[in-house]
Order: sequence, then C-alpha cells, then structure tokens
Amino acid sequence: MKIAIIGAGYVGTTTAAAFAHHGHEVFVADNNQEKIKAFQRLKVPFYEDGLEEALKEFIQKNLLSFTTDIKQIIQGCEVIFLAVGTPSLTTGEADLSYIKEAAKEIGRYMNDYKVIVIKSTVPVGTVNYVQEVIQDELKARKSNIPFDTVSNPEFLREGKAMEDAIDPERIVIGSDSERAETIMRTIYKEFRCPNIMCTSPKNAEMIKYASNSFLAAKISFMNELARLCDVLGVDVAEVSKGMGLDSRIGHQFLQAGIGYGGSCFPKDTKALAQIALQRNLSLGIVEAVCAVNETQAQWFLEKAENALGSFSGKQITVLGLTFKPDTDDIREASSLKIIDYLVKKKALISVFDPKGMEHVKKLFPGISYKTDPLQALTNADAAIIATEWKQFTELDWKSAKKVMAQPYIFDGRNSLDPEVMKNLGYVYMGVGRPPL
Ligand SMILES: NC(=O)c1ccc[n+]([C@@H]2O[C@H](COP(=O)([O-])OP(=O)(O)OC[C@H]3O[C@@H](n4cnc5c(N)ncnc54)[C@H](O)[C@@H]3O)[C@@H](O)[C@H]2O)c1
Ligand SMILES: O=c1ccn([C@@H]2O[C@H](COP(=O)(O)OP(=O)(O)O[C@H]3O[C@H](CO)[C@@H](O)[C@H](O)[C@H]3O)[C@@H](O)[C@H]2O)c(=O)[nH]1
Repeated sequence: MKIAIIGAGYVGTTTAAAFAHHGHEVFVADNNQEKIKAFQRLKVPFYEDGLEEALKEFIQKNLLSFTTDIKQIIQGCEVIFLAVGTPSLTTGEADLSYIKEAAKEIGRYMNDYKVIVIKSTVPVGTVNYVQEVIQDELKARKSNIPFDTVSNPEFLREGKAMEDAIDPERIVIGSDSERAETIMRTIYKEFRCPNIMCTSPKNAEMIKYASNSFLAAKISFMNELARLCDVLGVDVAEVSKGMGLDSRIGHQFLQAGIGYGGSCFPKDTKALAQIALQRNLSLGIVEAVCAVNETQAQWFLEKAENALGSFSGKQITVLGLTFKPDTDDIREASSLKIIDYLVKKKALISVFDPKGMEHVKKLFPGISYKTDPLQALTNADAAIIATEWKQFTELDWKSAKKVMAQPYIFDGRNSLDPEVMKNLGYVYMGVGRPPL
C-alpha cells in the first residue's frame, strides 16, 4: 500500500522504516528543508541505532522517499499518517498547532477518499478536531470528498525504536469507521502483532496518555520511596528487586534514579493533568508523579553536596548527558538540571557523553567537554552519573580512581555495585541506598 507520513522526526522516520520493512511504499514529508535534505543524502540528523542503515536500504529499494512536497504525497496516497510534534505549552497543555497546520494542508490538497491517521500523542478529542479542520477546508473548496480520521498512537522507545516499530507488542487502532478499520488492519497485516486492539478514537487517545502516565507513576513511586529508604537505611534497589518478583508488579520501570526525562513522560503527564483540570478535575496521583520528578534531581544533588562538603570551586565530572542511554536526545534530561545546579554553586564542571555533547554545548558553552570518561574524571573531586551508558557501568573504575583527586561517586542511576565500589576505595552514594 502507498502510505504518506507527515513529520520526519523520531516517530515519522522509524514508522516509515517499519512500514517499508513490511513491504509498503512510504513517502515522508516534512516542512523542515534541512532535515529532508539530510535524509535525501542518506543521513539521519539524530542518533537512533539501526535507523540509518534501514533507511538507506529502503530508499535504495525504492520503498521509501523523503520530500518537502506535502501536496504531492497527500494526493498520491490513500492513507496519511500525522507524526508531527505535540510539545508542551507553558500551561502544560499539548500544543496542537502542528497538527492543525498539517490537517489544513490535507483538507486543502486531498483529491479523493483518504484515511488520516494520528500517530502523534494527542489529547482526547483530537481525532474529532482534525476531522473538523479538514471539513472546514473542504467546505471552503466547496468539496465533499469523503475521508475518515483514525487514532493510532505510537508506543516506541527511543534507543530501541527500530525493534519496537517493526515488531510492536501492541497496536491500538481507534476508529469509528469500518472502512478505515479494514484499511488499518491491511496496513498492519504483515506485522504479525499478537495484540491488535480496535476501539474508539477517544479510547485510543486516552490509552496513550494513560500508558505513559502509569509508567511515569511507577518511576516516581520508587523515587519517592527512595527518599524514605535513604532515611531508614534501606536499599531501594533491593526493594524494587523484591517487589518485581511479584508478577502482578513486574520488574520494569521500578528503577529509582534522578528522575525521568525525554520528550514524552514529562510532557504527557503534564498534559494529562491539564486535560483533567480543564474539566474541573484534579488528578492528584498524576500531579504527584510530576511533582516528585521535578524535585528528584535537586534532592539527590543536595545530598551529594552535603557528602562532599561543598561544590564551590570543586572539580565535578558529570557522566552522561542524554535522558537515557543509546540516544542523543537531551530533551528534559536530568543532566541539564545537574549542570544548572553546579553552575549556580560555582563548581568547575567537566562532562562526557557518548552521543549528547553537541546538543548540550549549545546550552552550556562554558563548561569543559571531554573526549572519554577517564579524561573527564582526571583531577575530579567527584563524579555524578546522570545516565547509565555502558561506557560508565563497564568503566575500569580501578584506573579511574588513580586519576581522580578525590574518590566520590554519586550514582544518580544506581548503575554501579556499591560493594565493588567500596572495595575499590570509593565513597559511593546511590539513590536511596544506605552507605556500606
Ligand atoms: N519520540 C518518541 O520516542 C515518541 C514515541 C511515541 C510517540 N511520540 C509522539 O509522536 C509525535 C512526534 O514525536 P517526535 O519525537 O517524532 O517529534 P520530532 O520533533 O522529532 O518530529 C516532528 C517533525 O514534524 C515536523 N513538522 C511539524 N509540523 C509540520 C507540518 N505542518 N508539515 C510537515 N512537517 C511538520 C517537524 O519539522 C519535525 O521534523 C509527538 O506527538 C510525540 O509525543 C514520540
Ligand atoms: O525504571 C525506570 C525506567 C525509566 N526511567 C527513566 O524514564 C525515562 C524514559 O525512559 P523510556 O520509557 O525508556 O524512554 P522513552 O523513549 O521516553 O519512551 C517512553 O515514551 C515514549 C513516548 O511516548 C513511549 O512511546 C514509550 O512507550 C515510553 O517508554 C528515562 O529518563 C529513564 O531514565 C527511570 O528513571 N526508571
């Protein structure tokens, strides 16, 4: 089937690669010319493992192409996916202006029956809103071309985007139209996904926000608990291990740390809380999830500062800048809060990250960017681990100790073994872990 995708970001491009992988012919459009030029030169302008190779393969097989000509792909395809951004407004609400703009273009250019699929994460009711925007454009053209609007939220994780998109655990299709549902089932036929759920558009939209907020709640629950464990001399990592053995709870998303980041959890939890407030409801749990996350890095930094005496004038190394390993994405990364705090405290800051340094340089040009972990740790009074890259978990910490000025390790991701670190002579502090 010929599929158009509007928005060549993380989601649009990995979705495109997954559709091409399953034999569809995919056309991706973006209004950012630089981005499209990069894809046309077979260069992915962000880091996602396996994506560049996949895009090259499908472009060469003529299954995939990139363009700025949105009109052409709207007219050439029966199904159009919207994968544009829905960032937070200052109020926490989702900004639907990119969705609106793309919907207007569809209404302006569509020539025959279309299925418009919203893959972006959007508030409940957006499928209806898109329908109205397109309808208004058609009315202005004095046209009554039929079309359907569908919700098909995306659940991929950055860093594992390709495997998640090609082989998803679940596919949610929110449609009120039998014709559109049949087309959607045809698109996903080759995916052999065991869990294809068809429901209403509103239900599908809510499933996405509810899923992200629930995962974020698991993390904030453990992060809040870590603060109590810290006072009680209990190891939160052992607690989460014990909890996870109950299959009703499970091990995933129970790792305490310095807070969740990325382009999704912070924005989607805030948006869900805001959607409720607009209906005069307050979602106390979701609001608390956000509040714990806002303060978690600060809580950890104050403890670290206390342990070290002061950050002022000290050489502090931040290991890891991205919001999680295996990505170059620094959106809402905890490392940014850490650097900000250290700058205010007049620390001397060195950093290293395998993929995220170029982006952080634009925000903090005045700190020292190093080429490897050992160089970053040279003469350090303390290291703060903000992202659990394997370059840090597998580092030769024995050699690292020799180059550091003082042996303080503040592990914001509980990624190292406290006993091993103690035996190497480090003063180790994790999140909610008692000192040995
Ligand atoms: N990043 C993720 O891991 C992830 C996972 C699941 C869902 N989502 C959701 O998917 C959506 C997209 O996320 P993303 O991370 O891919 O965003 P992104 O910012 O990486 O990409 C969005 C792209 O849309 C383009 N765009 C905006 N308006 C346009 C228009 N009118 N015409 C053509 N192109 C336009 C932008 O130039 C940009 O390239 C968001 O709603 C997000 O919440 C993201
Ligand atoms: O036990 C855990 C698990 C994760 N995190 C943090 O949570 C954040 C998000 O991690 P993850 O969910 O792996 O990354 P994303 O790529 O943001 O993916 C989430 O957000 C996407 C966008 O909506 C969804 O599609 C995915 O299903 C959802 O997992 C990161 O900062 C992690 O460090 C923790 O602190 N503790």
